[in-house]
Parts: sequence; C-alpha cells; structure tokens
Amino acid sequence: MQTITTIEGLRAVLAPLRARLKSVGLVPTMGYLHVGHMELVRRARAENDIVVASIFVNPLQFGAGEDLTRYPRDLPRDQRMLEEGGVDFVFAPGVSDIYPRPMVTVVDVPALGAELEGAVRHGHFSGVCTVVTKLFNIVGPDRAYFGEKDFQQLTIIRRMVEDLAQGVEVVGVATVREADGLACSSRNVYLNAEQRAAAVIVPKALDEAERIIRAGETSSRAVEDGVRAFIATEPLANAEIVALRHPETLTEVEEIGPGPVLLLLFVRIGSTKLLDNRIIGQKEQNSAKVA
Ligand SMILES: Nc1ncnc2c1ncn2[C@@H]1O[C@H](COP(=O)(O)OP(=O)(O)OP(=O)(O)O)[C@@H](O)[C@H]1O
Ligand SMILES: CC(C)(CO)[C@@H](O)C(=O)[O-]
Ligand code: BAL
Repeated sequence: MQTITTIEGLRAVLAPLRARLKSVGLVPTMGYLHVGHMELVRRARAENDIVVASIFVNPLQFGAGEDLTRYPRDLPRDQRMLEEGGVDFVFAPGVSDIYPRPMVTVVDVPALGAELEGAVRHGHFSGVCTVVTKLFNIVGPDRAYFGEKDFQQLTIIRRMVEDLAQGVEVVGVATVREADGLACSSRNVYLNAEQRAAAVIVPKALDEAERIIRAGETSSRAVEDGVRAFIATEPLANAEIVALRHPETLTEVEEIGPGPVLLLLFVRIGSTKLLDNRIIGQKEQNSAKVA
C-alpha cells in the first residue's frame, strides 16, 4: 500500500494502471475509520482491480460553529486499517492540496440539499458535492462507495452523478451497527458513557416507527409524531429531524400506501449529531448488518 498526499502524485500512479484497463473503486471518507467504513472498503475490494480510499476532512461542508477543528483524526491508525482491508492507495491530501485557492466554482443542489439535514446545516451538501466531484475528477473511479447511514447524502450524490453525467457507478452500502443497534459513526467518540447509553434510543425509534406502521397507521404525520414522542422519553435526546419520505426521491409522503417509505432521523445527544434511517414496508431492511 502507498499513501499519497498530492493530486499529481495520485494521478501519476493511477495513469499507467488505468492504461492497462484496470477498474478503480473509490471510498471517500473523512477518516477516523470504523467497521462501517471497512464495509465500504470490503465491497470496493471485491468489485474492483484497484481500490483508492480518500481521507479528507472537508472544510467546505462544515458550517461556522461546527466541529471541523475537533473532528477526530488518526491517520496512522487509518492507514493500518486500510492496509489490512487491501486498499491499494490512500489519498490523504491537505486542505491546500484540494483548495489551493478559494473556490469560485461549486456544485450546488439547491432543492434536495436545502431540506432535512441541509436545513439544519446550511451549505453542507454543496460542500459535499463539490469535494466529491473534485475527488471523482482526481481519481477517475469506475465505482464509488457511500454508506446508507448518510441516506440524504447518498441520494444527492446519485442525483448529482446523473444530472452531471459524471460516469461513476454509485454503490450504496448498508449501515453497519454496534451490538446494541447504534449505527457506527466517527462522531460516536464524542459521546460520554451516559450519552452513549442514551443513544440507543435512535435505532429503537426506527423499531417504534416500524411497529406503528405495521399496526396500520397510514398518516405520516401521526407516525412522525409517535416517533418524536418516543424519542422524547430519553431526556438526553433531541430529535431535530423525524421525517417519512419517498425512499428514492426523498419527497414528502402524506399517506402511507402499500409501497416502502423511508424514515429519516437526525437526533442530537448533547452537541453530537446522530443520523439513522430505515426503509419500512419491504421485506429486506437496509440496516441489517451488525458489527
Ligand atoms: N455505520 C456505517 N455503515 C456503513 N457506512 C458508513 C457508516 N458510517 C459511515 N459510513 C459511510 O462512510 C463514508 C464516510 O463517512 P464519514 O467519514 O463521514 O464517517 P461517519 O462515521 O459517517 O462520520 P460522521 O460521524 O462524521 O458522520 C460515508 O459514505 C458514510 O455514509
Ligand atoms: C462523502 C464525504 C467523504 C465528502 O467529504 C463525507 O461527506 C462523508 O464522509 O460522508
Ligand atoms: N458523514 C457525513 C459527513 C459530515 O457529517 O460532514
């Protein structure tokens, strides 16, 4: 495995390999890796000749007052994990490599990117789309791997790739969970013991939504209210987003019909944001894998 910190360096090693018609899989991350990231790596390793994992805490997707400076980082540990996972190239650029000058060009997703998590984190999805586009342009992957835990992000990236004909196959990977059901996330390290115990309310709220729907409730509003009330039973949890949406378009659903619906949750415990989601109403769930 090689670690490369410059755009030119990465292009130089990939060009001759690409010339030999090797397929390239890209796993974009912000580092501080966990088993969820490693599931993306495992899929990429299984489906491509060459696997590139990027580690870049992207300032463009953090708003003022967010955790950019304290975001957890441990490059040596990440490198060891990626080497064990069979990654060929770790791309770990500095901010000045990706943004040598202030950007005057960005990729924006005005409608989809302004609601749900985008309504809480203004400009976040423009920052994500801009850096992902830049990573696609640098690496030139055939496939790129993203987690379903960040469901809105995955939906937006799929749409961006389609709208801009970026020619990358976007692969969504099921959420990997801790033993008690909490979705693995780099930010889970922010939780103290009491908050960590309280965080289990998030996956339990997905179960509660499923229970309410399976009991016959067809009003989205009633399901959302029921889930909010359930989350409110945990005093440390603050439900910022509880939304039933169409699983492909993320459009609002008023009445729940026979087709699947997506429940999106954004819950804060202290200042830590926890995301989770579940598609309800289909046999296979999108969050079955346990770490
Ligand atoms: N538990 C998980 N299962 C599967 N994929 C995941 C999981 N957690 C993160 N990912 C995916 O890994 C990729 C990189 O995510 P990122 O580095 O932001 O990690 P994260 O754990 O989501 O961090 P954060 O706590 O900042 O949200 C994203 O595509 C994300 O959806
Ligand atoms: C896709 C991504 C690596 C872009 O910075 C980030 O949003 C993430 O880790 O999910
Ligand atoms: N995993 C999504 C990246 C972010 O929260 O900024």
